[in-house]
Amino acid sequence: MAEENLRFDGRVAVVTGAGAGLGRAYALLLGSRGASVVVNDLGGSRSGDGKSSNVADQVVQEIKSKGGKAVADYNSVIDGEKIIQTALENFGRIDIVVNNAGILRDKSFARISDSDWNLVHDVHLKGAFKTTQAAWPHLRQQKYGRVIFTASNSGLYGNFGQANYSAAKLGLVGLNNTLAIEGRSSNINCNVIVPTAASRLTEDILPPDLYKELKPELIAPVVVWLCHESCQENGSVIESAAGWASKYALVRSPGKVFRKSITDNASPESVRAAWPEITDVTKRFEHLGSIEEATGSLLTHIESLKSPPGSSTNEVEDSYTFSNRDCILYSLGIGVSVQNLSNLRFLYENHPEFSMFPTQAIIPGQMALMSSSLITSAIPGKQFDLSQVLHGEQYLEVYERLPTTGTIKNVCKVIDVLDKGRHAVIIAGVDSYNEDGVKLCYGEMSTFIVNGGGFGGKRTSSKAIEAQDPPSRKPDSSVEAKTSIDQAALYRLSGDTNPLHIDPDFAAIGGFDKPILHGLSTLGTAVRCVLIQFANNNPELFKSVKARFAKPTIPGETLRTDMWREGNRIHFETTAIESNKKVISGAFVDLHKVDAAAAAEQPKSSPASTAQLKSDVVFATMIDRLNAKPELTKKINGVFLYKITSGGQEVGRWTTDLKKGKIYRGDPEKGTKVDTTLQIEDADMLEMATGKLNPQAAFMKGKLKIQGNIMLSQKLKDLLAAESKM
Ligand SMILES: CCCCCCC[C@@H](O)CC(=O)SCCNC(=O)CCNC(=O)[C@H](O)C(C)(C)COP(=O)(O)OP(=O)(O)OC[C@H]1O[C@@H](n2cnc3c(N)ncnc32)[C@H](O)[C@@H]1OP(=O)(O)O
Repeated sequence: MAEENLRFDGRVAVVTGAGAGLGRAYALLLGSRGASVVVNDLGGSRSGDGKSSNVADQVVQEIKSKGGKAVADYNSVIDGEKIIQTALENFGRIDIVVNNAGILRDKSFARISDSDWNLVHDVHLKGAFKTTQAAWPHLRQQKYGRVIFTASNSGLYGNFGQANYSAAKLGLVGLNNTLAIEGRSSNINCNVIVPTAASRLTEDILPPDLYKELKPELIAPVVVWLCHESCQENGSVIESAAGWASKYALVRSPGKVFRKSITDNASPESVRAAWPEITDVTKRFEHLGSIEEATGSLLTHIESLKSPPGSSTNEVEDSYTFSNRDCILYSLGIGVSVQNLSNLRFLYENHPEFSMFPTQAIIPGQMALMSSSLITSAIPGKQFDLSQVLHGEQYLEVYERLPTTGTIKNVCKVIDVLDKGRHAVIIAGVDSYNEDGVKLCYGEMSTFIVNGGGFGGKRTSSKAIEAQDPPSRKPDSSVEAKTSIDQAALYRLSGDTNPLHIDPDFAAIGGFDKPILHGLSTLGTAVRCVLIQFANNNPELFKSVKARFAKPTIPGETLRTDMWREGNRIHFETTAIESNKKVISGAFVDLHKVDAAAAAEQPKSSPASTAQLKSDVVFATMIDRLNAKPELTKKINGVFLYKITSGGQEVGRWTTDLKKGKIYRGDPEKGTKVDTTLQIEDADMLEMATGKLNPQAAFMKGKLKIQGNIMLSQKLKDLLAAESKM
C-alpha cells in the first residue's frame, strides 16, 4: 500500500503540545513511521496554568513501547530554542516542527484583560515564532524542512468570546504565508492545519454528538503527510476533520474601478455608486496566488484607467530602440532573400540605400501594445490570455523616411472595442515618432479575442480603417513565395515572442494543430511581392497598407499573392497554396506612385533569382525608354516568354530562363533562333538597379554585352539606333 511507503526513518520531529489530543496523535503516528520524536508538553491546564511532566512522559512511553524513538521535553514554547536544543542533543538534528501547543482564555471582548490577550498570543503566535525560528537555521543549512502551524476556524470565521484566540490563530496564517516564501529556496515547506478535533480545547465547546466523531487520529494522517519529504505542498491552509480534508483559498470578488480615468479623483459618492459591484460575490471569485499577482492586478486597473475604452485622451507611451541588425533580422523574418540583388538594400547595412522594410514600422507600436495592458484590459470585467488572442487586421501609414537605427516613441490608445457575439475585436491605434518628435507613421492593430465577446458592446466601428475587397476581374499579377519551415522561429526574434508561433503545446491550447506563423510575417511576405511588382522594390514608394488576417499560415507553406492595380492602389489577397486557404483578404497597398518600370503592368515571375533581376532591370529600363509594353505570353517551368509592343506594334520577343540563368531575345515558340544572351557583371547590375548606371550607357560602354545574333524587329532596331545617337 502507498501509505506503508511514507516513512520518516532518520528524520527528527518536534511536536509541541504533544501530551494529549492532536499533538499526541501526531507524535504517535510520526513515531510509528520511524521518526525520532521530541514530545514537548509543559503539562499545564488548558488555560495555561500549572505544569507537569506526566503527559509528555506517557506519550514517549507509548512511542517507545511500539519500538519507536522519542524523548520528552517540558519547556514552554516561549522558550522554543530549548525545545529545539532537546532535539539536537538527543538526536543530532531537526527536520520537522509541528507547532501545535495552544491554550484558551475565552472572554467576551469587553472583558479580555491584558494578560488574557498576552498569554494567548505568547503561546500560539510567539511560541510558534520562537520554536520555528530556533529550528530555521538548521533547516536552511540542510536544505530540508517541514513546518506546520495550527490555526483554527475561530480565526478564519471569528467565534464569540475568542477575540484573543482568533487574532492569534489568523496571525499564524500570515506567519506561514511569509515563511513559505522565505523557505522555498531551501526546500522548507510550511503549511497550516485547521483542525476540528475532540480535544481539551473543544470538549465543552462542540456538541457532544459531533465531539465523539472528531477523533484526533483522523487528522493526524493529514499533518503527517504534510510533514513527509515527498509532499510538495507549501504555503497552504488545510482544514481537516473526521477523515476529510480541504484546502483553503482566500478569494475576492472581481471588484470595480470607481473612477473614470487616471486623472479623476475618488469620492465617497463614487464608492457608494459602485458598492453593489464591489461587494458582489455571487458571480465570480478570483484567487490570487501571490502578492505579485495582487500587485499585477492593481496595475491592470491603473492601466485601464489610463486608457478607458473609447477614450482618445488617455494613452500609453513606450519607446523602442533598434539598430541595423534589427532591420536585417526583420527582413529575413519576412523572407527577404539575397537571391534578389535589389533586396540587398534591406539586408546589407553598407548598401548605399540601406533601408527599413516598410512594414517593420508596425513593430515598435505592436511591442508597445503587447507590453502594456491596454488591450488585455480593454473589455470591462473581462480578462483574457495570449492563447485567446489572434492578430485580426493591420493598417500602417508611413509619413517620413524610416530610420534604420535609433529610438522610436510610440503613443498607443484603444480606438474601439467591438462585440462580435462570441468573440471580440479590440482596435488600437499607435502614433510613432522619431527622436526629434517627428511623426513617422501611424499603425492600427485589430486584435481578435476568441470567446471574448458577449459583453453587450457595439458590433462595428466607424473609426477604424476598413479592409476593401479587390476588383472582381482576374488578378493583374500573381507572385508565389515559399515560407520557410523556420519562418516563425526567425520572425519571433523581431520581438513578438508569443508562444503560439513556436510552442506546439501552447498552439494546441489555442486550438491549432501546430504553431502558426505571425500574421505580420505573412503580411510582410505579401507586401514584398507588391513592392517588387509595382514599386521596383523601392521602399520610398510605399505609403500605406491594410490587411485582414483571414486564416492562419503554417510555416513552410507557399503563399501566392494576387494583385490588382487601380491607379496607385494595389489591391491584394494572399492564399496558402498547400491548404488552398485565403490567409490575407481585403488588403491593399497604396504607393506614392507606381514605379515607371512597373507601370508597364507586366505580370512577372517570382522575383527569386539574379537572372530574373537582370531581366527585370535591363528589360524594364530599356522598355520604359522605348515606351514599349511587355506582355507575358507563357510561363513553362521557370521559362518566361514576353511579347513586347510599342505603339500597338510588336517590336520584339524576350525570354527569361531562370534555370539556366540566361536572358534571351527571341521566342522559341515562334521558331526564332534563341541564340542571344545578355551578360553583365553583378556590380554593374547593382549600379543599374540603384539607378546609377543607365542600361543604354552600359550597353554602349560594353558593360552590357549581347552575345550572338540579335533578333530584333526593324522597328526596335530603329528605336535603339535613335537612342544610341542621343
Ligand atoms: C496584447 C496582445 C496583442 C496581440 C497581438 C497579436 C500577437 C500575434 O503574435 C498573434 C498572431 O500573429 S496570430 C496569427 C495571425 N492571425 C491569424 O492567423 C488569424 C487568422 N484568422 C482567422 O483564423 C479567422 O479570421 C478568425 C478565427 C479570426 C475569425 O474567424 P471566425 O470565427 O470564423 O469569424 P467569422 O465568423 O468569419 O466572423 C465573426 C466576426 O468577426 C469578424 N472577423 C472575422 N475575422 C476577423 C479578423 N481577422 N479581424 C477582425 N475581425 C474579424 C467578422 O467580420 C465577423 O464580424 P461581423 O459579423 O460583424 O461581420
